[in-house]
Amino acid sequence: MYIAVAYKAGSGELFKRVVESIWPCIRMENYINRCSEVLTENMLKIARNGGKIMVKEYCGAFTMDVITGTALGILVNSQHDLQNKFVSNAKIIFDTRRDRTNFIQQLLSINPFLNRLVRILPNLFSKQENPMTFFLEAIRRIVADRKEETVPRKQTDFLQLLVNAEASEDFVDTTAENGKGLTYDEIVAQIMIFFLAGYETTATTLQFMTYNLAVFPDVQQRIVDEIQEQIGDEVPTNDNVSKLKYMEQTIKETLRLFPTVVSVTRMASETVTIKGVTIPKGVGVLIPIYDVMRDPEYFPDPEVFRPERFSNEAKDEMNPLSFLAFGFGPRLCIGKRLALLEIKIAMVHVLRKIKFVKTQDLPENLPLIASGSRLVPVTPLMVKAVLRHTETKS
Ligand code: HEM
Repeated sequence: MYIAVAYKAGSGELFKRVVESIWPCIRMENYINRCSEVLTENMLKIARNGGKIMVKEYCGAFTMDVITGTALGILVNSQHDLQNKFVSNAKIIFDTRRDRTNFIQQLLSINPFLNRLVRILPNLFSKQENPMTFFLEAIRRIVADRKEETVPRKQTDFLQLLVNAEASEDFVDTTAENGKGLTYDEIVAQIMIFFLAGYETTATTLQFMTYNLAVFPDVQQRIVDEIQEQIGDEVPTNDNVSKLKYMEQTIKETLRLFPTVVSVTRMASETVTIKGVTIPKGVGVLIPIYDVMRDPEYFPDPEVFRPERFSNEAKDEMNPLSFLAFGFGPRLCIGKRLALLEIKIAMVHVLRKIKFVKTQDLPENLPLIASGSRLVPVTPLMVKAVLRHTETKS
């Protein structure tokens, strides 16, 4: 129900305005830098022993800390405690084995009697506490605590803008039930979808990017050189990371080959005929992002990893509708800028100190599975990390 509400409210102008107004309000980059330093320290502990990093574990804790800190203004500190409840519950939600249980539940739900039984006996299907319940309760507490605050915060975050929107006359959303702002359920739903979407997609992209850097050492070295040439030892910021053109091309090429969201859906708002195919009004359409981005008509030699496809010169030739990793149109991913910023800042910190190295057990043709609309490696990736420079003892 909450997700459905979020979807409905997400289409409103209000939601877009709330999120767009975050960017100038807060200096997220400081916070992302702090999280990136912890990520680097955690990876260094492994690199010092020449070990392998369970990339998703570390990157997941990193993106969880970034999204909870920037959107909700709370310190979850999951990077200091990888068993933290926020991360462990998020992991259960995105566990690919859970999809099979959900599939059985979906099948049973076709029959009205079994459907009622499934709802009454949810624990038959899961031995764990329902992770959605954990998040809903946590979010309700976070919203309640924020509403009780009497001293205004120095910086406005996503949560504060939503809380203000509940009562404020400034935000008029014609899609909201009372026509004046968001209902309490809509606020909870927005937060839920925002931080689950922000956590998983970015962590998985960082995982695929790390894999590509290990498998293509020349690309990794070119990015390291670019960081040195363009920003030297400066602290990464929103401004200076925009000079890292080759890094951006590599992120996009990673997303092209491994889009963490493999498909999106739309409903035809009117009857249209496209290339002889008529789509009647009200019919659902699935856009196969993964297949479009591996179609040789749009990307020659689609299986080849080639970041230069996204260089300025090549971009002019590209069909603007062919790169769909963040979707397209009015519902384009709202976290795109945050995701790109945090990936770049994290990579600057990590690559200054750590080199990712390919080992024999890291396959060149990565086995992938689509879990729902998500793309994940069949097994979580372990990548060897070594120190880029010899450390001197202080
Ligand atoms: C690499 C990281 C990410 C990828 C690949 C990604 C991808 C996507 C895609 C494909 C969509 C559907 C767009 C469409 O239907 O056209 C989407 C929607 C969305 N994303 Fe992301 N996303 C990422 C990061 C984030 C982050 C960091 C956040 C939160 C800050 C976020 C929040 C959302 C939300 C709330 C929506 C729904 C927007 C709407 O329906 O209006 N995403 N994302």
